[in-house]
Amino acid sequence: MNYPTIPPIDFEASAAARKRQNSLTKPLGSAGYLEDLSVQIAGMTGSAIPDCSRKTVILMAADHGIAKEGVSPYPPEVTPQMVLNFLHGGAAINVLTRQVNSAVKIVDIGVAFDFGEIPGICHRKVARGTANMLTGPAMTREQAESAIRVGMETADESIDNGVQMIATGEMGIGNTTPSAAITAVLCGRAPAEVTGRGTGIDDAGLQRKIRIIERCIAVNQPDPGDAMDVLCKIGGLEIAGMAGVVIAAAARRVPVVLDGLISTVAAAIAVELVPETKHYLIAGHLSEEIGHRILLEKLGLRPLIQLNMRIGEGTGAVLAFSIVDASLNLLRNMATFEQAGVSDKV
Ligand SMILES: O=C(O)c1ccc[n+]([C@@H]2O[C@H](COP(=O)([O-])O)[C@@H](O)[C@H]2O)c1
Ligand SMILES: Cc1cc2nc[nH]c2cc1C
Repeated sequence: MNYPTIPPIDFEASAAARKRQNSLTKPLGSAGYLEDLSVQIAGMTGSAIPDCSRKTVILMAADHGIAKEGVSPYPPEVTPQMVLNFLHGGAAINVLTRQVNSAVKIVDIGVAFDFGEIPGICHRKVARGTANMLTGPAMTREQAESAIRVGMETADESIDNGVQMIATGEMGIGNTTPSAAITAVLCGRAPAEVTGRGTGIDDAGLQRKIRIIERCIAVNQPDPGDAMDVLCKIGGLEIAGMAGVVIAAAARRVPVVLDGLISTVAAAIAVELVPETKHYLIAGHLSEEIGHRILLEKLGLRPLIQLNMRIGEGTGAVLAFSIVDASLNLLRNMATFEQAGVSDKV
């Protein structure tokens, strides 16, 4: 599989952004991490005063064969039902994208349901869900590669249409199970250390979920040094798709804001496949799902928000868009000491 070349970070642009931050009418460094964030985005975009006003969340929906094993308290039918809710504008992600003036793109990359002719959906189904990874690989290599390609093409389309910042979002009943499995393998942790309650499984269910993840890893023997092997064997179609989004966005200097555990797992796979993508990632929030903190630490990312959220859909990432806006608006719109006639002597 061929991946695009990722341009290096533009250190001239980031140095210019830092210089401008230091010239603005506030005590030196007083906007804290908001300053660092604007400097990072300048380096990513190659612009000293970045414009990331046009934003979208790309929400990938898919089903999971492992959901048959009762790893989620909700039935798999909720995946297509929630996709219809997204299309009708009634889900959390719709409310939050409206609030922050972001677009939302709903992609059926692997839902086990035929949506037919319905306005607003991107029909990019690679398979009707993954296979049950308890008895063999979740996906063939061809399926995983097709899903990555769908993600790359979807991001490219959005960027061609003027999008300057992308959030990754997902919907898929059961998807915290492959996400915890991938986190365990990539971080060299025991499943018990990285497996959470997902949509809210009870204590007995959590113990079963951990045992199932242990068996999935034992049955499939994913090679931790081969991200494509890990993705095929214990991954998901939406995880592969979001990895593709990260790769294509990074190739075009478009920053990617990550949501919770599943989004971050996809980014970790992207970084394993194409290491330079790492420089284009922003962690939107810290999810309640316990593996998320461990994975963010591995990626060296600091989440912008911590509100104990575990909705998914891209909600935490989209909420973090307002922090990004604050950071870039300060850089762009504040007066300098010279303009305002304020003394910068300390
Ligand atoms: O973003 C997260 O960290 C997150 C944490 C827990 C649950 N979710 C969402 O809940 C679904 C997966 O949960 P589960 O219990 O079915 O594996 C899926 O649709 C995700 O979007 C998302
Ligand atoms: C209702 C519901 C909404 C969701 N959004 C993301 N994952 C979800 C899972 C459920 C169950």
